This record gives sequence, C-alpha cells and structure tokens, in this order.
Amino acid sequence: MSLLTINNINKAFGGVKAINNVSFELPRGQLLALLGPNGAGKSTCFNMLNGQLKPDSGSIKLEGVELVGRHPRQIWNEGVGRTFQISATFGSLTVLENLQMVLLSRDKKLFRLWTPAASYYKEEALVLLDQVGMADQADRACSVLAYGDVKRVELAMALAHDPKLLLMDEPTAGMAPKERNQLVMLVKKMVIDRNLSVLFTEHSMDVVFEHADRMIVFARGELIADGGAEDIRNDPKVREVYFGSGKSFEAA
Ligand SMILES: Nc1ncnc2c1ncn2[C@@H]1O[C@H](COP(=O)(O)OP(=O)(O)OP(=O)(O)O)[C@@H](O)[C@H]1O
Repeated sequence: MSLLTINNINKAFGGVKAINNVSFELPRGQLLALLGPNGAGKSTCFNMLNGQLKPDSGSIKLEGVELVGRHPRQIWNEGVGRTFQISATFGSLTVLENLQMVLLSRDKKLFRLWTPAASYYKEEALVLLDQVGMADQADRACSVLAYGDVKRVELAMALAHDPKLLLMDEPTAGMAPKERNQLVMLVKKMVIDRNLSVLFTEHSMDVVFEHADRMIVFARGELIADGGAEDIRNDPKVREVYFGSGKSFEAA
C-alpha cells in the first residue's frame, strides 16, 4: 500500500476550480516534486493535505487512514509534517533551544516551566542537529545564521516528531544554486535514511530534475503529468504549460 493515496479531490473558490479531480499516490521513501506554474493549485493541494483546507469532495488517506475532515493538529499527529517558505525559527533563541522548544511542544511539556527547560531533550535535539549538519552551531542564535543554515534547522525541527510524510513548500526559495542543491541533497538523504516520503514544490527545474525520484505537474487545477525526469521533460502537455510551444527545458 502507498503511504499516501489521494483520490479525486476537488476544491473550488467561488467559480475557480483550484483543484479539479486530482488523484495520485506517494509510496514510502520517495522524493516527489509537485510542479506547476503560478495558480496551478499547488498551495491548495498542500493546504488540503495538512488539514488547513477541506476538499469539497474526494479522499486523502495516509496508510489507509482518512485525513479529510481532520484538524491540522490531528493530521500532524498522524505523521504529516510541513515546512513553510517563511522562517519558522525564533531568531533570539539558539539553534539548540529552537529544537528543544519543538521537542517540548511535541510532548506537550511547554507549561512545565518550573523545571529548567535547558536540560530537556538536549541529547535528542543534538542528534537531530547532527543529522542536518548543524550540531556545531547549536549555541548560536538563529538570527545570526546564514539563510541555508536556517533552512537546515527548520528541517531538523520538522523531523522532530518523526513524520512519515513531509510537505515542503519551496524549501530552497531565495537560495543560491549551490546552497539549493546541498539542501535538496540533505532532504534526499533523509528520504533514504528514514524511509521518509517528501512532497515538495520547487521552482528550480535543475534541482528537481537532478534530485527528485518522481514529479507530478499541475496546470489550472488538473494533474497533467506524472513520471520521472525524462517523461516530464519530454511531455508535450508540460512543455505547452511552461513554454506555450514545443521548446524544451534545456533550451529555456
Ligand atoms: N483562498 C482563496 N480564495 C480564492 N481563490 C483562491 C484562494 N486560494 C487559491 N485561490 C485560487 O485558486 C487557484 C490555485 O491557487 P494556488 O495558490 O493553489 O496555486 P499555486 O500553484 O500554489 O500558485 P503559486 O505558485 O503562485 O503559489 C488560483 O486561481 C488562485 O487564485
């Protein structure tokens, strides 16, 4: 059974069909890119997957469990994590403290302030930071980190509750090409090491073609293509959507 099974989901805003009869599956241990031009329905799809929006119809199942109708917190508890384009770290706290906060929140211990928080989950936090290559910066404030390093901390934070599925909304936005590749390589390592499934949106085609195991393409709310790099590169519908002609990605 696939980890995630989406069947005929629909979502309209007034007269706009933001998502139109979309179905796809995501197996465990796969890095799946969700592509599509502006307004294609990518954010709407993400928002339905994590419970911020309810589909008008259709089903979203995680290991056979229906997610439609559940609250974001319940969906998070089922094992769906998400990273956002906007930084989710507290700048004035250290890298380690940011991780400790997430671990405290995971175990609902935020209000036990009479026990010194500094001692909580230090080891677990350091293990996570080590996995994303940030253990040596554990004592630095997040506000002074390089942008790519903040993204690594956010990845560690997203992994803190051991999600089965991680949704990443443009994880490399605003990064230089080298940093972009490094971050996606790190995500790919997590996919392999943890048998994690990741669905991510990304504007850099180079990054997608280089690292994604598979890609799906949305256009005007519909899923128009699903396959590996070669299939997507050569798909006439995809070329039409991106270039309005037979031009290839290489030539663009
Ligand atoms: N809350 C909303 N109210 C009305 N229309 C909306 C709402 N959210 C999305 N839409 C419309 O639904 C369509 C899909 O939007 P969505 O944001 O999902 O696309 P996207 O692929 O994420 O685009 P982008 O790459 O620009 O973020 C668009 O036509 C958008 O205007």
